[in-house]
Amino acid sequence: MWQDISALAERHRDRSILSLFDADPARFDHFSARAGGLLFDYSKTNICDEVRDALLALCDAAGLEQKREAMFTGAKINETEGRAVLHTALRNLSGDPVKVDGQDVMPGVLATLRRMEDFAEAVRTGDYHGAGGRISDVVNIGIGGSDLGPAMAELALKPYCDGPRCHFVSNVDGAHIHDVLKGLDPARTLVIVASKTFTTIETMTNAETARKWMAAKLDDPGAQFAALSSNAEKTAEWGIDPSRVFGFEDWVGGRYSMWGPIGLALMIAVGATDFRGFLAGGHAMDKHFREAPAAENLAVLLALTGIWHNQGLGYATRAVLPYEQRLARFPAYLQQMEMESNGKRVDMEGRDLTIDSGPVVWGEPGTNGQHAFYQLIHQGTRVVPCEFMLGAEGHEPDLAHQHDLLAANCLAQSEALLRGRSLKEATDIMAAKGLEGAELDRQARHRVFPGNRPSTTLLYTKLTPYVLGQLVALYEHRVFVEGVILGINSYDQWGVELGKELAVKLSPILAGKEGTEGKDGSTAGLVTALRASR
Ligand SMILES: O=P(O)(O)OC[C@H]1O[C@](O)(CO)[C@@H](O)[C@@H]1O
Repeated sequence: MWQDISALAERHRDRSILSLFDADPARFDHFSARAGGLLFDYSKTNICDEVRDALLALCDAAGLEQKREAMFTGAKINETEGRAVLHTALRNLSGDPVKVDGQDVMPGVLATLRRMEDFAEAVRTGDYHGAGGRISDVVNIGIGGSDLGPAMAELALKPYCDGPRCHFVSNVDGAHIHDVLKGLDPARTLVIVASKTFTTIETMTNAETARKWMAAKLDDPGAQFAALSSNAEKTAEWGIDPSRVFGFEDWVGGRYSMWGPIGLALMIAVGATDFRGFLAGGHAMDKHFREAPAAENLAVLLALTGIWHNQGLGYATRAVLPYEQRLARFPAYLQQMEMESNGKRVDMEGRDLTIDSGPVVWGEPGTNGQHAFYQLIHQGTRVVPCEFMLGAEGHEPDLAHQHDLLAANCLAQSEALLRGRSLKEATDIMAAKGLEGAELDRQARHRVFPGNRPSTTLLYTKLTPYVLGQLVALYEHRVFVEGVILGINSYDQWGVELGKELAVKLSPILAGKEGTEGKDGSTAGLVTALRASR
């Protein structure tokens, strides 16, 4: 199968995408798909019928349909941890049974959702309050999946945020928590400690700092703490009242957890109704992913486009470029979701992969990126497939003209990548400015755009809670499909462990309590230099 993809990639690598439009005037219709108000356009890639068929054959060969059902029905597809992968149950608003080990998990999921809603509404109305009155600020302390999702979504849904202000602290760098707590009133602050394991050193260190900050002013600082975790034993040890502990099961992976208790800060910010809207969008995308035929399935097509560009054509990165300032944290959120999931080197059986695993994912919102790294995207020697995202309308009707300009920029960028500018066109432009001879040629060559660079565009109506839910779930399923085709486990993350273990061992060495024996020359040298400059 992979040989077919390689052979096609060899054959089609340099063919003109524009010529594909010439050959098929309805190419846009043939190479785009719609679902629930979303439109995914992949016509500006060099995928043709033959390539698409070969990519779809990869899905069949990998047993995508069976594996998808296995995920949705609670099979333990995270084989290295012996866990089911059921974040979809957290947004299963139908309440239809979902079984793990023969037990329906839905009653528990829905009961926790209702508890979260009661608490969030109590915080918002003031029924639950701090020592100094109504809660004005919520500080979510967490990292990775216990931070990126709610932080990304709280920014994305700013127009819907009408509860207390929310802040997110993740970095163990004391500057982060210091800068967030500075200016907050401990008597009116709720601290949410978000950690699936409740052992993550960054989070527990920051939580301790927050507790001291509160204890300096309040008699009962614990009363203004809540915990989101799978580890009830540890939350109890830490002294958080069970009424403010919101638990979830081990079948919710950290980077897929914002749909449940990890979303509490978001729920407090936007309210229970909008949070349910977010869940409904995710649930609708689940239904689409589960039911739509592969050739019309947005998640499958998004994944296949990624596979074609990364494993087929060998483009090592992909840029995610939302033309929506409020999606500023979406690329960072996707970095964890995609790279922690599909950045693996062995298959399910532990054998070395014979193809590359997931790409480097990066990006920034347009139009800002245009004034930063787009130079490389247009004229650099490496091809970067670009994934544009654009809403049909913004939330500021009186600034609609700015939204039109934003949209024009987005479409212009994908057009420029496709079309490019030939040497002849560049020469004509420079000649019109009066240049001649060798200088004309030299100046023109700097103004050539190779073009024929692939991009996709995902259009949505407006960034509502529902649409955000659709988008996040779409990307989750894309990661699933890519992982299945690559034959890897997308739901473990062993690659983060070694650095954590070494950091624990380095702490006493840095503190001067232990020596640097056994350390490599560079690490020992850096420790010595750090100690000397303190
Ligand atoms: O929620 P926890 O257990 O604190 O973990 C935080 C993050 O750390 C990781 O385990 C990686 O270090 C992520 O997968 C996870 O989202």
